[in-house]
Amino acid sequence: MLPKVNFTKTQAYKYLTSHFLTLTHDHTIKSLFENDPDRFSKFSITFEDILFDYSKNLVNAETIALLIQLARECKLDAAIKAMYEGEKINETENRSVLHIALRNTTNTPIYVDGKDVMPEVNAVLAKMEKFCHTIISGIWKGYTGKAITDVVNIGIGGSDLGPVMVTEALKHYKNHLNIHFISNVDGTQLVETLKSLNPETTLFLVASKTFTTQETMTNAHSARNWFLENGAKEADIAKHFAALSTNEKAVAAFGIDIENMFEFWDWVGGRYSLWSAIGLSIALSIGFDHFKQLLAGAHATDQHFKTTPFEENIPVLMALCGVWYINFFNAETHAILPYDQYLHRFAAYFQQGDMESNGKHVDRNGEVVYYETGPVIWGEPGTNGQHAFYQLIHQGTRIIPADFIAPAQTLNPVGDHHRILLSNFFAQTEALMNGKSEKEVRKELKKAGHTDEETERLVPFKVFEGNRPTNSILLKKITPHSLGSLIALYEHKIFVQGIIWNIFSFDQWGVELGKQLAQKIQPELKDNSLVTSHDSSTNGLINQYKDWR
Ligand SMILES: O=P(O)(O)OC[C@H]1O[C@@H](O)[C@H](O)[C@@H](O)[C@@H]1O
Repeated sequence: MLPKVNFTKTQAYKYLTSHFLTLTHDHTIKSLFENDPDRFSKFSITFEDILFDYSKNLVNAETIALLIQLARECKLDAAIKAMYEGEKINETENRSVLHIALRNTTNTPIYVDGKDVMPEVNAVLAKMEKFCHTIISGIWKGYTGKAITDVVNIGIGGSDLGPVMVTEALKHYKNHLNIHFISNVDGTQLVETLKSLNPETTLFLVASKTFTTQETMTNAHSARNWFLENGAKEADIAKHFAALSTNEKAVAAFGIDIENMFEFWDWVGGRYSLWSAIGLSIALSIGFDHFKQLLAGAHATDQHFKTTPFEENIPVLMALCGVWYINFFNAETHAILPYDQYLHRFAAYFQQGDMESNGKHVDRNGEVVYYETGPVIWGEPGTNGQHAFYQLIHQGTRIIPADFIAPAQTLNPVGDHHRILLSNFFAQTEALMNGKSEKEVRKELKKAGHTDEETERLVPFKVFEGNRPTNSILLKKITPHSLGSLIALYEHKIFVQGIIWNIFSFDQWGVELGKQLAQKIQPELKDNSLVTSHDSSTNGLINQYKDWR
């Protein structure tokens, strides 16, 4: 059982409330640097090939000490122990939360209901490895004797976003196989994807934890129809369809050979499942050795999170700074801004990871909370974002804490590109912190030849308040290992915040209502009869749709 502490009732929260007033009244981030030449070394941590710099936050040593006290009063240490020991901390679904077991490369036993899960985890990994070898080497033949050239992952949510994000992030390491993803039930994605494919050389991976998700099952059935309508027979399905799921019965009912099923377990949350059989498309894309490195990188973070004192613990500090902004500064969103094109789906991935985990308004006692919980997560790769939405981060009315992520080494050295990219990465966090004062603006305008009158007119628009907080995460290089570590840092950050906010981070009841209503509406769309069973807006929309279709 997880501890159930209301963090707003702790001593630390009380202290933080008064500390907030003194700190924000007396300091800016800029002044904190001016007053402490060692600030960077005090507020940054190097872990393997990742430098986490949180010095450009509106925090001082007292803030961090109080936030850590808050974590202690919320019994974070007991919660971490409970997760790592396989306790059923997903209490509303009565499940353990063990994505850490999927990448437990040191193989220490982890027990669920008294049974070590590691033999099963290793057996599936071995099966995946063998499968990857036969597909990548071309030993596996399609129904006309040709090797597989294209792999299509059919899944949605956690059965899509992780594989999409990681295959994109590690594109540099990919082999000859073309990997495609179909997630949306909009037939457009299916049709556009299948257009270029040959059934003789295509392998479909039907990825669904439950194997009941409507979008995925609809897409999987249509893919099977396409396969059978283009020359293949029922008996050929075994050579072209595999399933990644926890639901053996439903896989068999769909007609996929159980031999081609890669299993995982109910203690793997969908949005934490890229490390499981759901990662098969990743392993096929980059090869199994690289997939193992991804797991090893995540395992390194798991060890860091489990064993490092909170003061030096990166996910704990990421989480606590987030709590600081959300619950004391009323920040509503958090931006993830990777200065790396390969990470272009990173923010999208953690939209599900974070928002489906911590988008909750009921605490672990079943009470409605009166404080803010999970932030809106958003972001795009820099420098594209700079030319689109950074205006609001620099000069808007809201506080937007942001993570800037960049690799020191590029995987694609071309001319001066990487130097230009990284100079922007460094410049942005500096600009967000320092801003530009009236005095500086005046001087600049005068130097540019503006009259006194013009200068005074323009000054207010050109001032940057600064004092906008950021984290910088500098990686040596994007590798399967470092990416695994990075993803796991964010996963554990989400866990810590869920503990502080006293919410259950591993269920997702909020996605059910829309699904239920869609099931109800679906039969109403069959014929052209007038619909009157809903509110006037929903009726009006449905009836107009019927009129226009
Ligand atoms: O893998 P499945 O069972 O098809 O589920 C896909 C997604 O379904 C959504 O409804 C859930 O909110 C996600 O958490 C999940 O990842």
